[in-house]
Amino acid sequence: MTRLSVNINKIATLRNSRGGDNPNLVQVAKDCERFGAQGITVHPRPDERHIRYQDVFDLKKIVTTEFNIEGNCQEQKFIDLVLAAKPEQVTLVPDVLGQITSNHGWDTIKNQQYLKDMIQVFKGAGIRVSIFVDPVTEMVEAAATTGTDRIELYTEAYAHHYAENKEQAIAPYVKAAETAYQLGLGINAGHDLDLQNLQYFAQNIPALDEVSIGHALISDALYYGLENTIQMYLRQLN
Ligand SMILES: CC(=O)[C@@H](O)[C@H](O)COP(=O)(O)O
Ligand SMILES: NCC(=O)COP(=O)(O)O
Repeated sequence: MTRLSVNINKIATLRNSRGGDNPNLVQVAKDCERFGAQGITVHPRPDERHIRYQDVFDLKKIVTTEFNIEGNCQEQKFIDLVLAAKPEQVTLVPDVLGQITSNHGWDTIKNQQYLKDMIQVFKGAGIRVSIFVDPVTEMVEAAATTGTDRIELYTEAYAHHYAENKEQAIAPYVKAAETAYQLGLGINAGHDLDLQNLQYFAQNIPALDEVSIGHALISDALYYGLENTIQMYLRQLN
């Protein structure tokens, strides 16, 4: 079974645009769970342009499914935040400062020792670790030697090429997922997954543990409503 974790960054973006508390992030997270979401994902960035560090603590108190915090462990503030909040899962993403959104996976070969050390820190605190990687066999193989529990396959390239040639778009992901599975890694995926491309992805990656989806899902909710939209995404996965 593949779990759906709803990324609520965009709810925080909307809230912050007026400086008040509408929409209320905690209420939206509770409602996502009530509507069927099997996890809540947030990606606090150093400039707090959407998720604020305080949001993480507020959410930790109410999330009853899986709480997944994504972010850059090169920021000490992020490490402290995750260790204090103790989510079920942390997803380590190699963002650089000022990036509009995540746009690459870890080089798990170059950063091997660094990742080993960081993963140890989070696993030592009882937090499951996933690391964001491109669908490249060598990167997945090296990920397996870092001690990470899971990888998150960065799906932007798949989403981008899906419409023109879905067989070609999925091929590197099938290969990367097979490698990960054989090496005993759990498999998550995310970035630009949507109602058009999700089902085909899940059908072709049978060992897929979890997808985290934000931008498209929240955009769809403007038209279909949040409850319907979450149900529509869940139907793509099962
Ligand atoms: C890690 C990842 O794939 C990102 O998609 C992310 O969590 C979204 O971040 P933004 O909402 O800041 O674009
Ligand atoms: N890890 C990916 C994620 O949480 C959401 O990415 P997107 O759906 O906002 O592109």
